[in-house]
Amino acid sequence: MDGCWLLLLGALLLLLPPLLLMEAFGALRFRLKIISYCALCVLLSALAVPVCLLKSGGRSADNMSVVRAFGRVMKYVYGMRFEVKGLENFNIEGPCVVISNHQSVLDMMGLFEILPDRCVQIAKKELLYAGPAGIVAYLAGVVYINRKRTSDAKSIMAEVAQTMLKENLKVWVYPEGTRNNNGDLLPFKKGAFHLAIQAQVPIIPVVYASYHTFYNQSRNLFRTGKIKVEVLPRVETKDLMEENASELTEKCYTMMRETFFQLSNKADETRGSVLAAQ
Ligand SMILES: CCCCCCCCCCCCCCCCC(=O)SCCNC(=O)CCNC(=O)[C@H](O)C(C)(C)COP(=O)(O)OP(=O)(O)OC[C@H]1O[C@@H](n2cnc3c(N)ncnc32)[C@H](O)[C@@H]1OP(=O)(O)O
Ligand SMILES: CCCCCCCC/C=C\CCCCCCCC(=O)OC[C@@H](O)COP(=O)(O)O
Repeated sequence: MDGCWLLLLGALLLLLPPLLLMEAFGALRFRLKIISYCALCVLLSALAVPVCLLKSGGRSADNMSVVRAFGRVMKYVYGMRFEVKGLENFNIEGPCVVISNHQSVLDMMGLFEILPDRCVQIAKKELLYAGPAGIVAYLAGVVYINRKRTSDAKSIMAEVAQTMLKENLKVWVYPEGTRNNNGDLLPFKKGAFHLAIQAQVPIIPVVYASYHTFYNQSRNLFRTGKIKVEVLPRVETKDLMEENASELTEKCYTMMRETFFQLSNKADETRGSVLAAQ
C-alpha cells in the first residue's frame, strides 16, 4: 500500500514542474500579448500624430476620424470580429452623450469599430502621459479628467456641456468609470447623466457583450473572438433637471445591464457572479 502512495506522490512530483511551466508560459504569453497590443496602440498613435497635425494643425474633433482609421488596424492584428446591431441609432441631428460599458484596454477596437464622426471621449488624465497615445488622443479632442478630484472633474464636465453644443460634438463616456471584466456592469457614476441634462441632449447607450469567451485576465486568456455590440435607441433628457440625474442613471443602467446579459447569452444576472468566480 505504501508503495502505491509513493508511486502516486512520485507521479505528482513529476507532473508538477511541467504544469507549473505551462502555467508560467500561459501567464507570460498573456502578458506579451497585452504588451504587444499596447505597443501597437502607441505605434499607430505615433503614425497618426503627424497626419492629425497636417489635417487640422492642432487639437480638433475632426482628428478623431484619423485616429479611428489608424485604430481600425488593430482588430485585424488581434483577430476580433464585430456583430453590430442598431447602428442607425447614431443617426441623430446634433450633439449627444454616448455611454458604454468598459471591460478592458481591448475596448479601443470596439470603440473605433462604431465611433461616429465628431465624437470625443472623456478619459482619465493618466492617459495623457501614455506617450504618443496620450498626444494623439489630446489632438483628437479627448477630454481629460482627474477622477480623484471630483469637483475639478465636475467643472470640466460642465464646460464640456457648453462646448458640445457650441461645436456640435458627441461625447463618449464610460459611466462605470474604470475597466471591469467581472461578467457584470459596475454601478454607474453620474457624470455622464449630469452632462446630458446640463446640455439637454439625448443619451445613446451602447453595450458590448462580455469578453469572457476569449479574454480573461485572471485565466491568462486572450485569443481571437467575436464581439456582439448593440447601439440602443436614444434616451431623451429634454426638460429633465439636475435632481433627475439619479433616476436617469438608474434607467440607463437597468436597460444596459439587461442588454449586456442578453448579448452575453446569460439567462439571468446570477450568471455574472458565476463568471466572476471562474
Ligand atoms: C491610433 C490607434 C491607437 C489609439 C490609442 C489611443 C487612442 C485614443 C483615443 C480614444 C481614447 C479613449 C479613452 C478612453 C478612456 C476611458 C477612461 O479613461 S474611463 C475613466 C475616466 N472616465 C470617467 O471616469 C467617466 C465616468 N465618471 C464620472 O462621470 C464621474 O461621475 C465623475 C465626474 C468622474 C465624478 O466621480 P465621482 O465623484 O466618483 O462620481 P459620482 O458618484 O457619480 O458623483 C458624486 C456626486 O457628484 C454628483 N455629480 C457627478 N457629476 C456631476 C456633475 N457633472 N455635475 C453635478 N453633479 C455631479 C453626483 O450626482 C453625486 O452626487 P449625489 O448626491 O450622490 O447624486
Ligand atoms: C514615450 C513614452 C511612451 C510611454 C508608453 C506608455 C505605454 C502606453 C500604454 C498603452 C497605450 C494604449 C492606450 C490605449 C488607450 C487605453 C484606454 C483604456 O482602456 O484606459 C483605461 C481607462 O479607461 C480606465 O482605467 P482604469 O481601469 O481605471 O485603470
